[in-house]
Amino acid sequence: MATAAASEEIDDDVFETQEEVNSKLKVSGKAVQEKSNTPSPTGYRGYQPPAEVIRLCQTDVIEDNEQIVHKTILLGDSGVGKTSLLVKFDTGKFQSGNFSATVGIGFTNKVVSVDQTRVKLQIWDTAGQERFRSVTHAYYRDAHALLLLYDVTNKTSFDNIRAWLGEIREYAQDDVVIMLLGNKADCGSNRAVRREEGERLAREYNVTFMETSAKSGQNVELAFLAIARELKYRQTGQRDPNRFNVQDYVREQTNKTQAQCPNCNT
Ligand SMILES: Nc1nc2c(ncn2[C@@H]2O[C@H](COP(=O)(O)OP(=O)(O)OP(=O)(O)O)[C@@H](O)[C@H]2O)c(=O)[nH]1
Repeated sequence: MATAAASEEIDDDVFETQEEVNSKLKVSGKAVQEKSNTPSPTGYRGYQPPAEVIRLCQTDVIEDNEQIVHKTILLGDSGVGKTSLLVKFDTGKFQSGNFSATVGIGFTNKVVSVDQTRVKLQIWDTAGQERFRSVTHAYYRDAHALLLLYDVTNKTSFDNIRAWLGEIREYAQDDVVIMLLGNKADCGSNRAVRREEGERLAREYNVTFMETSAKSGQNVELAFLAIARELKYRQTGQRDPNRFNVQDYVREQTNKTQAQCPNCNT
């Protein structure tokens, strides 16, 4: 029967070695090149997965793109509140009292939503202590964003920001997103650095700036979400400054908060 013969041919073909295929083709008078030498990934030549399977695979690819990891590193002197800021963002909690100083480096993954897109931030918390500096330098190079903190109650931590920015220029990628954060903004009476000083320094280095408080939660979400938004737009190639500019975005958002609560940012 013609159909049986045809199906036998197909069955045989599945298990044929390349030599068998070639000799068969020579016998039938066809040039060897006429038959594709590319092996079928399934083992069944000419097999096409059902359309819905192909669609599912394509959907997976899109989700994978949305899941690209954006490496973000927290930097700054010891005690400025890097761990506290990350813990607040991750868990919503602030643990007062003495945290033990971070040893080395560690990370937390956090998926945030930006305009219905899931953006994965891999946030690395580094030790601020000088003795760990050479360890953390190694992590700068493939960072997409850096959150550089000082403590508004500690003038030295602010003065050291220039040195931190120097290290960043030396070890990080040129296009890394940098955000300067004046943390512990809740400590009004102990303040040693005015907000305007932070703003001025940020302008000088052309980096985004805001004051934060891991204790009250002020601007904690905004800092990470602004980073996620900037990285998402970069990833999707929407770098037209008219579409999104992280500095303008942060300014707008902090102005909004200030209008709602005039004493919050003092
Ligand atoms: N009032 C107040 N205290 C804070 C704030 N953030 C952190 N602290 C306190 O500051 C101290 C140091 O905070 P950490 O988060 O350990 O600082 P760190 O920058 O991670 O320090 P290292 O790990 O040594 O680099 C802790 O006692 C915190 O409770 C804040 O926003 N407001």
